[in-house]
Amino acid sequence: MSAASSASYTDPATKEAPNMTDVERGSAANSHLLNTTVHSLAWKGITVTVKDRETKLPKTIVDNVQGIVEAGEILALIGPSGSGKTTLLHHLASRPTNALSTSGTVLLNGVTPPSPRTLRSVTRFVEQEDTLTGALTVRETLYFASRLSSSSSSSSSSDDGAGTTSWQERVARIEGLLDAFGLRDQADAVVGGPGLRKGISGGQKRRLGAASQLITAPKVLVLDEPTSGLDSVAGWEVLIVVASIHQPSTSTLNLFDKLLLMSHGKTHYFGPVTGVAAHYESLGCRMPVHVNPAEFMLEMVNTDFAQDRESAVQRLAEMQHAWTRSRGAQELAAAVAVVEEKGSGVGHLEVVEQKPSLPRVVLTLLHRSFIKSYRDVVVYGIRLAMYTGLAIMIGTVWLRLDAAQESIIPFINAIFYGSAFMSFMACAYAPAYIEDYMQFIKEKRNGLYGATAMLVSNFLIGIPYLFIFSLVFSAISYWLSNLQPTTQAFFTWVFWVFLDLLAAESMVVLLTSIFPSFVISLALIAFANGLWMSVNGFMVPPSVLNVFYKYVFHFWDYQKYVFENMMVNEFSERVYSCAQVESGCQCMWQTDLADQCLIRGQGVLDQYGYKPGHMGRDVGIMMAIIVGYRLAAWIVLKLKR
Ligand SMILES: Nc1ncnc2c1ncn2[C@@H]1O[C@H](COP(=O)(O)OP(=O)(O)OP(=O)(O)O)[C@@H](O)[C@H]1O
Repeated sequence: MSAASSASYTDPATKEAPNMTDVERGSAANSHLLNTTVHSLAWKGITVTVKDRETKLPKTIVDNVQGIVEAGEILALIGPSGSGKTTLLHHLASRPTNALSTSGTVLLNGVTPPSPRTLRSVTRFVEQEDTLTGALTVRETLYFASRLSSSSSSSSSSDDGAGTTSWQERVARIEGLLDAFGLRDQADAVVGGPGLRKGISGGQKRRLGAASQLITAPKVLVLDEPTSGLDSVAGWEVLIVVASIHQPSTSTLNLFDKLLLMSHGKTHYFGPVTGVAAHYESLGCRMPVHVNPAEFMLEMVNTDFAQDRESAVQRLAEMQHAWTRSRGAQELAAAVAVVEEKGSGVGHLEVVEQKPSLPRVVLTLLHRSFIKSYRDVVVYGIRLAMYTGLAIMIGTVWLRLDAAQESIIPFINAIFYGSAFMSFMACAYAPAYIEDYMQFIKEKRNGLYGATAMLVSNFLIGIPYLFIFSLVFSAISYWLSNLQPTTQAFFTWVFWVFLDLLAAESMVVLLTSIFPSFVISLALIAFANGLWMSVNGFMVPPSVLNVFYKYVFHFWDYQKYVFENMMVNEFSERVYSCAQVESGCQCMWQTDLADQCLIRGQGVLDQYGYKPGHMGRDVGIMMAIIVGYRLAAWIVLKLKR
């Protein structure tokens, strides 16, 4: 690995350069890469069975696979598409799969880890489709990965630089990784995404994905089809690296120490890269001199494009059988047995997790979300523009209504339309939340933090923005429409718009957590909003609403409380004039002020059964609904694997 560079560094948060020399930085950059804890990763008899999508019968997709990688080695997992590489990688990293059953043993230092957590805490997985936060720069991505993990694992004999990470160490690691992964020139470029400046390239994203895992100081790094950056990973001589790889070039293949060739879930070769030609030669298949060895191997084991598929499958089975009888297979079994024997005398690998505390993680996530919130217009910018537009539209359509009876129905409509539409447009939050959700799933799988930290930070970051939306929307539309023109009524209105948005966003978080797909969650949010609008009391007054909708939905419809309290805010203390006709006075609502040719606003409220004086109770119910949505989302996120 290259030593850390001398380029100046500024904290993404404070923009201050730390005071450290190049020498200090260099040693700090390397400290987390010293692996004196995990000497070997071995596995034997790994078999994974799934329920076949079509036949619904058990189907074995990884069959009795064995292997061993030692510290400083890098293993290539090669095989045709669908040969079981990703499934095996997930199993080795103790990550969730859709398996019906799994069997076999994974050994760390020759012993079975006491729990899957132990294996997870020393392993980091770089997925085929790695999720990154588009609004962050390359340097910030590394910085937050480091902050969230601290040094997430260390051994009891912690001489490997693990434990808590000092500021200097963190800086040095970031700088070292930027250089090692060739990302120095992009350090301050944003990752990119919809609504953002054009970001870094796909290959650079893959490298950043690997670097942001390496910064968390794993002992075992698992990469699913890295397209670039392997040479950087290969430089970390003390790690154990396992990477599935598709059609590597000869030079890429030479980066690997060992090779596991798979087809149809079975092993066809395991051993040094240099030994593969000899193995096939012993089977009577000579590898041509100027051929890419990977291409040759894949041709040997791929039956997908064979003209005579039956004989190709039979030939494949014979070759696989030949492997099981080969010297290579016996040597592999012996090597696994040796580490197992040695390991049994050593005892369990003790892993002490040094995770940051929950408040620290929440603060880090808040910091990350804050950067995203102002840099990525998809998060809040688009909604702010849309709510401003909506406010201007409402304010000018319902322009300067006076306190007369003809304005009463328009006022009611404005109250309903404004509150319902504000709530409806919370669906615009779904894309930004999906990105956070994907990031959460990745980070949860890597053991960085859980549902509590995710939801607390998500809730907190939304509060100021939703309040700004409420204020901007109300400041424009409320006064233009001439709703009850008192300061108290105005701020009561703002407060209810705010609660409306808070509840609507909580519902978006719940539904999108269940179905993290924009189209599905949009359909569900639209449906739910349609339902809440229908039963909130405006369309069908509560006194008329049929009992099913009244008792099943109406009482926990947050829009009911928003609509009711906005109505009370407008009508409970206001008086409206009746129409003057030839025959005298004509009032559309008969109240005790009819003899003065006036309508007391309470008369309008009586039609809906609304009374003032329940604000405290209704705020409490709104809070309960919001907390209910968040708790439900917490359960959903807890259950997600
Ligand atoms: N539920 C299932 N029913 C039927 N086949 C399944 C099921 N789940 C997985 N498979 C099959 O298991 C095989 C192994 O999948 P896996 O993703 O591990 O392969 P891979 O070698 O990583 O493929 P690729 O290189 O294309 O990523 C594939 O052929 C896949 O279609």
